[in-house]
Amino acid sequence: MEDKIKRIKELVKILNEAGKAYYQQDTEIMSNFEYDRLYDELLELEDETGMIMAGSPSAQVGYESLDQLPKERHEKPMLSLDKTKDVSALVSWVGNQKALLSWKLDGLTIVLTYRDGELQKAVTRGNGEIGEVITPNAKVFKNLPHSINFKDELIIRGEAVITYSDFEKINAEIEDVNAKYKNPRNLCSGSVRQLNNEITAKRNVNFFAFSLVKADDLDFGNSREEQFRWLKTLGFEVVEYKAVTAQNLETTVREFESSIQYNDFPSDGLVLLYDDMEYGASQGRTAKFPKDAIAFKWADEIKETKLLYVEWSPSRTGLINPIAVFEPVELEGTTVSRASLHNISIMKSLELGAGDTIEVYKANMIIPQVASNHTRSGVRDIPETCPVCGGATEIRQANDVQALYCTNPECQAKKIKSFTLFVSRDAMNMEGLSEATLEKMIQKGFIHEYADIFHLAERRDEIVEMEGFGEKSYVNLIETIEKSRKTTLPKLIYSLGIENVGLSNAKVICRELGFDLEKVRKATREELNAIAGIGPIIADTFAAYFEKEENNRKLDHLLKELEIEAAPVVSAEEKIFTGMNFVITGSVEHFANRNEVKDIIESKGGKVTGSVTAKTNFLINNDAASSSSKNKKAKELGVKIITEEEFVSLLS
Ligand SMILES: NC(=O)c1ccc[n+]([C@@H]2O[C@H](COP(=O)([O-])OP(=O)(O)OC[C@H]3O[C@@H](n4cnc5c(N)ncnc54)[C@H](O)[C@@H]3O)[C@@H](O)[C@H]2O)c1
Ligand SMILES: [Zn+2]
Repeated sequence: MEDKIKRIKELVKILNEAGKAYYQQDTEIMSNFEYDRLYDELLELEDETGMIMAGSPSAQVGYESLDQLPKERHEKPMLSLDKTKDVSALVSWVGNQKALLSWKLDGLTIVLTYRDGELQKAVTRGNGEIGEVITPNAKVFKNLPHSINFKDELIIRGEAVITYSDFEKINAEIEDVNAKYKNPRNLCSGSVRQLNNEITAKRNVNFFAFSLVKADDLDFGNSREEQFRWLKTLGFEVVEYKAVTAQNLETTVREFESSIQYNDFPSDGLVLLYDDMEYGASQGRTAKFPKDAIAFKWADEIKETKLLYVEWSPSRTGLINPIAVFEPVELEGTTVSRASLHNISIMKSLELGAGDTIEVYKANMIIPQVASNHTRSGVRDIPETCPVCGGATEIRQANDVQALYCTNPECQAKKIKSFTLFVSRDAMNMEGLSEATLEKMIQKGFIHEYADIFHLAERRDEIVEMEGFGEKSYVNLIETIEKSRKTTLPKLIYSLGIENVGLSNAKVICRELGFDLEKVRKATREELNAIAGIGPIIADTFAAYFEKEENNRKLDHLLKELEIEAAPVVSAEEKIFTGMNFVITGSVEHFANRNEVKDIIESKGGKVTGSVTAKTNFLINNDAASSSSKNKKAKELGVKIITEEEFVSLLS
């Protein structure tokens, strides 16, 4: 008995710490799987001993929230849901009733109040008694009606959620190292509970109604489904549901189950709700659960495997993510060999070391996770240097969570944008190297500097094994890379990503310095500043770039990979367009595109601008008859309109 009481106290402490991180800080210090397992252990012990500690998570819903946002008490407490993993328990629960089976959406629960047809108030669930007022944030949800065609008071509950695809995009872009999110639920909670709704607006939050709490004097024929239908007519999105009875309940559960992988909205199970409102109300409630609904949790498939090693994967924010790499296992129909461990605190709570026997599962049937560790050999070998750049790492602690960071501001993983520019169309033009692919390759340590991209063929075996890659995309990739070795000096200079130096500035500088790379990289601020169109700011960033030895070293490496096309030699007497201004509009036929025409004009001393002004000498347009605004303007100003053909004859 004493042991049991000791264990209860222990569990309450551990679970409350996890709950605090989960509900207050939008983070997790243990997996949901582990949390649910410990929670079930606590329930059993409480049952056996008849003892429930004050503050036991079995007696409270959610957790008190942080104090920045204004608070408000809910009119009706927002309870949790009783849960089962057993379909036959659902079948007996439903009895001879009709019920509605819907996704249990995994986001943040919100209560909305409309008065006079306007959204008055939005409050989060909080601890179930008191929530946070987030009205300005709800107003920027993607799919929420601000005004509705119903003037009396309307109160509804629903879930705010962010899709998996938006989660991945948004999380990758979050620069603040402490603000990374583990899953769509954390991101959604963090997004909805912002003090500044500009951030919420960028996060693509959706709202799905799942309960009508108040709309007096309306008769829904005692049916929840009728309520859902009515909410849709007001412009709300209602959670996807299906009407069921005991007969088709199991097959419907399986239908939901098999469509889960196509569902971009995160859900952590299903909810079954009696359609008959009076019957539902007659069932009453416990302190924690209403009895008119029950949640169904997926009985996660769980497999034992061996942890081979922990891979440390630096990201653009500096955070180095630990990833468990284990012997491959089949989970929910796919082969899985990797799972994010998220941070050092989670690794420590699992006492995870290479060689351990671990249990893995897919959270919400989607995201692979480590559930538990049988052998607990302990966390070792946290890298002291960043696997991408070799810079020093550092463990930082925020909100009780420890995570590893690369401290080197020049870390390539942080410079993903510069690699993206390098491969872009106007630069090295390597189609097929998306930002996501580049990021993966940088994380794997294939790419440290630009020149490494030309050596990816040496990584063939590893690349064809990469997620989303195969032999065919590998071959295509190498082909584009080979093609891109042939380039021009301005493109090369542009691709270096020197601040303020776009392709046209790069061209101007190269031309002025005779397409001589040595002159270009040694140009002084004065020389650069003297070039028409190059101001002191560009001159400064340009010169500063080439003053850095590191940059020159990397450029030299890169030059070994490239074949730079000979500079177009244009003598002074060939600069026939000096002082002339051209505008090009419409499509061209003799040339690949308008840029090619532009290059020719510029190489002969002319300028190309975007709009027709009094200073324009020629408007090149194959369709002089059209009533385009440029044609009109040219006619007004007496600017000569010439066809491509006429332009070509000008050249000779
Ligand atoms: N990892 C951790 O450290 C940690 C800590 C605390 C809690 N948790 C997780 O949280 C769970 C408990 O969460 P809870 O008590 O906040 O909620 P719950 O799991 O009891 O879910 C009930 C809530 O789901 C919402 N919901 C979503 N879709 C719905 C629908 N279609 N119909 C009706 N309701 C719908 C409602 O707000 C409802 O109140 C645990 O099982 C655990 O997995 C994890
Ligand atoms: Zn680094």
